[in-house]
Amino acid sequence: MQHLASSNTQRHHQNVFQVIETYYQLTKPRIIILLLITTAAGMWVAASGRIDPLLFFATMTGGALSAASANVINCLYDRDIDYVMERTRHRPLPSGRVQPRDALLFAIALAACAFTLLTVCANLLAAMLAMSGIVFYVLIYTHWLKRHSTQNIVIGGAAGAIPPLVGWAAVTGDLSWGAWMLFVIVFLWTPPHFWALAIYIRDEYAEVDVPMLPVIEGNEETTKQIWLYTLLMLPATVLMVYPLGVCGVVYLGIAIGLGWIFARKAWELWHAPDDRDAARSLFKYSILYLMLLCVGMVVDSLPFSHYLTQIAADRWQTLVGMLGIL
Ligand code: HEM
Ligand SMILES: CC(C)=CCC/C(C)=C/CC/C(C)=C/COP(=O)(O)OP(=O)(O)O
Repeated sequence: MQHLASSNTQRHHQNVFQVIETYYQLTKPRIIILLLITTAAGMWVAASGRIDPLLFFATMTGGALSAASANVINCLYDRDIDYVMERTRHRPLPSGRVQPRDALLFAIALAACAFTLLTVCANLLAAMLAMSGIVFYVLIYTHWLKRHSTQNIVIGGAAGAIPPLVGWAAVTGDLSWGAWMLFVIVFLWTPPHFWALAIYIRDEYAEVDVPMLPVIEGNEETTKQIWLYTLLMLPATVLMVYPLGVCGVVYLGIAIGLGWIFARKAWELWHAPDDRDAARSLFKYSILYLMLLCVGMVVDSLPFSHYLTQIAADRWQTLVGMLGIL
């Protein structure tokens, strides 16, 4: 009898773990990681490298809960097309591992916890921005644009550019130029990021009648627009340094180095629009690029980087002075 009881207990624990894992997967956790990295970049740049640990932890947790809520509602809304596409059919809702009603209750609970945590530990602006990200992603992107416009991910992509605003607002209580520069960088990064993937899985979106740009306009037009957005995004990553002075020489070096590789990949894809390997390479690199760019911002916000920037600025002033004399 004792053996039977212990094996029942073991089975119960396994079931509990499986349920937790299933609801964890429902939140699309790997996407949330990069959303949080952009949130952290907003916090470190806004705080010039000096962040209260409790505020940092609370903002990261609130950001994760709000993005999780948004992703769960997105999966709830898209379960019909997710059931058809090979890439998404094994997700918790289309596979039947989670019921729609339970997913909705889970999303509401996540959003309520996020709002409460951000309001209490950060401020109301950060909490309202997080909620606006959920509303924009669910209503503007998932419900309205995704199934009706080839510009769905451009306009809807604004939702994904809100997390750095949440981080900045949590630290300063407002949204200055630096916050909006981060928003613009992620906003302009999104089309190259996603359209490279959309080229790679174009047939899946065609099968479910989602009008992604490669499905409607073809790969040539899509890769041209990827190149154009890349040409807009790369200067924006440098503008954060001058004249706003938001980031310094460490960030500038990283931005130019990483940007060169991004530009080369986007250029190669534009000249080989049907090369699925080139499309997949740009998609994968776009994630690494944004991750490392944000790490560069954090490193640049540290006191040591301020010291290097000051030396570089002094040398620059001396050089300008000498040229003025000549
Ligand atoms: C409307 C805008 C966006 C669209 C349509 C989009 C679309 C996608 C899709 C379809 C995938 C593949 C996911 C999968 O197959 O499970 C993906 C992967 C990913 N996206 Fe985006 N994305 C967008 C914006 C963003 C933003 C703003 C971020 C973060 C700042 C981001 C970070 C990621 C990451 C990290 C992955 C890789 C996840 C993995 O490895 O499973 N995406 N994206
Ligand atoms: C502040 C805040 C909460 C902001 C929300 C940020 C957020 C959750 C952005 C998600 C962007 C994204 C990965 C969209 C893909 O949706 P999709 O439906 O095209 O992807 P799928 O087909 O893989 O489901």
